[in-house]
Amino acid sequence: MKTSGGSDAMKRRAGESAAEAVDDGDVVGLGTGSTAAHAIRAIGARVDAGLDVRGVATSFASRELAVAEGIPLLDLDEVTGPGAAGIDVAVDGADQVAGGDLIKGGGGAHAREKLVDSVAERFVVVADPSKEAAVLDRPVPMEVLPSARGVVADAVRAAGGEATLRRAERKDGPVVTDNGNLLLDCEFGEIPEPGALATTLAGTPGVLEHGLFVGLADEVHVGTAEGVRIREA
Ligand SMILES: O=C[C@H](O)[C@H](O)[C@H](O)COP(=O)(O)O
Repeated sequence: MKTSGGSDAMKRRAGESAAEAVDDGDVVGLGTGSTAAHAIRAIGARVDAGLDVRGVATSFASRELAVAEGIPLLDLDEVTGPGAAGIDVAVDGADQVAGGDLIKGGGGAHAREKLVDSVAERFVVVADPSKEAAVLDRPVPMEVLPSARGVVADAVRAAGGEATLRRAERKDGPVVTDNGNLLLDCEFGEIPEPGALATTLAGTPGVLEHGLFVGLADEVHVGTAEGVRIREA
């Protein structure tokens, strides 16, 4: 699994804290990444102790971990649609957090994450202090159809950014997402109005999903050296 900066102990505290937000009977969105993995392990420990939940995975990696942890799983299409149970709470990490806005997709999972996180009744973000910022300024990952790579790179440039194809570390060629698409990491510098940029990126043909999560978070749990800071987003 991909790891990122920040102390693992801080990530674990955030994950364990968010796992406490899960109630008996809940359908739980299971995020992706090293911080969300701690939450999945903590939920797995609660399942071992008798908690009755169903998980909805956001990636191959989160599904694999949930299976190893003994968390029963449902597909997203089993819990969404008319009359379906829905998702009670989603727990997911972030590459950067500014207020209630996030950049996600460092692990390339943001398309499925956005589906799950956006429909959850309550979306709990887990992070360590290295993820916090006053203004979002990290590159924005974009999942694009393979043939749309050049079209989207041109549109990103027109929007004031610079797109870089994400390349694989242990194979020649690009990273291919769980959905069979490519990833562009798009540098925009500071993003003072993420809502406006999100609208522009979402309107670009060939973009499956961008990594700006604007106003979706309900709560942020930040693991620190001393404990956990919890705030409403
Ligand atoms: O695609 C990956 C996700 O958006 C992750 O939640 C994000 O990259 C944060 O991962 P980590 O907790 O490993 O920093």
